[in-house]
Amino acid sequence: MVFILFKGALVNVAEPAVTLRNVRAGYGPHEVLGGITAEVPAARSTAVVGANGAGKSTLLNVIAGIQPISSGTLHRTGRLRAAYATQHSEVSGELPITVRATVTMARWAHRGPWRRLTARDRTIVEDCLEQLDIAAIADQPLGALSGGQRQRTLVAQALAQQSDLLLLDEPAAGLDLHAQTLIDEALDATVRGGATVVRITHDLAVARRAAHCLLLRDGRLLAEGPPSAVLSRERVAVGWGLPEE
Ligand SMILES: Nc1ncnc2c1ncn2[C@@H]1O[C@H](COP(=O)(O)OP(=O)(O)OP(=O)(O)O)[C@@H](O)[C@H]1O
Repeated sequence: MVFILFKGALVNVAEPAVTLRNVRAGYGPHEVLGGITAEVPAARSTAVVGANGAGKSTLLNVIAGIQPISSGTLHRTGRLRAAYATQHSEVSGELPITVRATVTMARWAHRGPWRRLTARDRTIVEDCLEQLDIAAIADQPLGALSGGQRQRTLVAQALAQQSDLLLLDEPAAGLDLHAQTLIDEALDATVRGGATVVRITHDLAVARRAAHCLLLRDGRLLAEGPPSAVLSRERVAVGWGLPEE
């Protein structure tokens, strides 16, 4: 057993943060995940990759506990509710809420709606605004932001939850280099702090920097392990249905 200290509690990082055994899930009669067996290592970064429609978001939703499974087992070792950053296109830009209020919502999950936020809560919110370089637009409503600014706000919200499991659905898609770098650095710092990060990405260069990689195809796990092995030329060809050379 190998323990690290995460926010005052010992975490056994030799045990996976998430273990899926033969997990099936879908939407009504449409089965999307056809029996996934996989592990997410604790206190590491995991990249989830695969072609459009492979089932990546469905898998992330299953891990988040948002999507019910129809059979199989899902085991999580963490003690905190997972933090989840969805794609900004999933969030209405019409919501009459500012950037700071959006990030602050993450702290209400800790306090409950009837309790006051503490000075520490406010410090965490301001730190996350700074980390994603959105402090200058903190008082603007979400609807006034560009897609990339809204995406950074959602990542800042997930970071502010300070969970031991951070799930992100294409957090850097469509972002400029500056924003991508900010997100990469923030996620690296989160892993160094002892949290587990699971990130869907279509950017194989990003996936190659992760510690662990899950490659999906048609709702099944094609490969799992270090990105150098999972993202071999042959597997990429199979995963994305590319012609073999
Ligand atoms: N809410 C839903 N209701 C019904 N079917 C859905 C729903 N969400 C996803 N699906 C279907 O599940 C399958 C997998 O979708 P999912 O979004 O998990 O794939 P993905 O790998 O994340 O794709 P992408 O790279 O395009 O985001 C697709 O066939 C999709 O049409």
